Amino acid sequence: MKDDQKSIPSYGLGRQMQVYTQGLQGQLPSLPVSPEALEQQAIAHLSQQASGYLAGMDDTMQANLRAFQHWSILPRMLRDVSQRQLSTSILGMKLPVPLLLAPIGVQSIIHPEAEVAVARAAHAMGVPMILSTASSRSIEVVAQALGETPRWFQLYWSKNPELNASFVRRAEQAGYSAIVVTLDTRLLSWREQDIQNAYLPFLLGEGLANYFSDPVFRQALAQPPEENPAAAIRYFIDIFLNPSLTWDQLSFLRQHTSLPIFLKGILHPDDARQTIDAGMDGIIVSNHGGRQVGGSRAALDALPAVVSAVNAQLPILFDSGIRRGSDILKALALGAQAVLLGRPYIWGLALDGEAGVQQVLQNLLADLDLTLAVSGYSSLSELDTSSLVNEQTGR
Ligand SMILES: Cc1cc2nc3c(=O)[nH]c(=O)nc-3n(C[C@H](O)[C@H](O)[C@H](O)COP(=O)(O)O)c2cc1C
Ligand SMILES: CCCCCCC(=O)C(=O)O
Repeated sequence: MKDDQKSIPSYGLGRQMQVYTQGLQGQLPSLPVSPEALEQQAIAHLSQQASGYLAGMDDTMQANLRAFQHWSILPRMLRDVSQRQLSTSILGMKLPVPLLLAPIGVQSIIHPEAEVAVARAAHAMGVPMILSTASSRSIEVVAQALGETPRWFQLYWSKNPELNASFVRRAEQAGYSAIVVTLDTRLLSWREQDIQNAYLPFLLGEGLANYFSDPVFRQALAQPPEENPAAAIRYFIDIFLNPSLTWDQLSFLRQHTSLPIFLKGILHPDDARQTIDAGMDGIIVSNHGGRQVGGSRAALDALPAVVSAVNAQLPILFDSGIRRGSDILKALALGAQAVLLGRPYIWGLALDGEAGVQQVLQNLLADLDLTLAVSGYSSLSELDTSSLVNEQTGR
């Protein structure tokens, strides 16, 4: 057996046989396997405020999920799929699977171990994690929990340029290997459930670990956050949103980091072209899981035009609606190099902390591996639009 084959973990058969064998002892998976049942159980488990915060605009979230039904996989037969290759490479960074954990802020409202539990699960599964600026544990603490697992840092570009530079510097020092700038959240949108619950976790000091631990942020305060948290939260509220941010300011970030920079939240092909013109390194096609622009185009429906506009000049990643292995296969076939998993890992976190996240990842990767195999593919590189049929056009 060749060396690179030895290192391929058998995600699919391994997990499948583990579950069936445990079944012989009368043991069932501790979490629901279907994402729909997992979501339902997690929502029932969480407080009204936390489950409201996880929500988005119903119509846009539904559109994200429905968009996957516009495409069907056209399986191929009698190909040797006994060895599968799930690894990929983005800008020379080797990813063991075409999946990263999406940046999701304020995880302390979901589980007391928050991002540390997620990082440990990511480490156990070898799945890279993208840490949010609005995390409940700091850049450094999460890096430690991740060990050698690849990590990227997601930047919310505040009104304080020195703070932005400091976040990026800290991320570099803690071994994060890319910066993701999220563009679609320069203001928080009208989030009906949060408004109904009159709930914004940041006002309670949740999700501010990176701010409170930052030397530039602390220097701007008369007293440290530990002594006067209310004043620190007020300063955060003053600076965290930046609706005046424009394309020309991206050069500031380029001057402050040598790490690759991905722009997250691109849906329009002209914005994709502008990403190239701005000298950025990659794109994440996303509508923020239907949490920002109500009535936005479904992210998957936006993907083909972005892929065509970019014309292979930059890597393209995708999120918003990834729930099953077949969703990942479809996004990759449409031109994404990797996908980000969002809410499903948070549902696992809500129900069983680190073990819950790990189980969600085990199931999803097994599903991906087996879906790839039964569709007739042994490697992600074999996927392209000919793997799919568009059910609206029949092509
Ligand atoms: C509760 C919650 C918090 C989020 N926080 C962030 C964040 O801090 N930064 C960011 O770039 N995206 C954030 N996102 C968006 C995710 O990165 C991702 O785009 C989205 O979850 C994908 O949609 P899906 O979960 O429906 O698949 C958040 C999403 C949720 C549900
Ligand atoms: C510092 C900006 C906070 C944005 C909120 C986190 C997020 O992306 C989301 O709730 O969605």
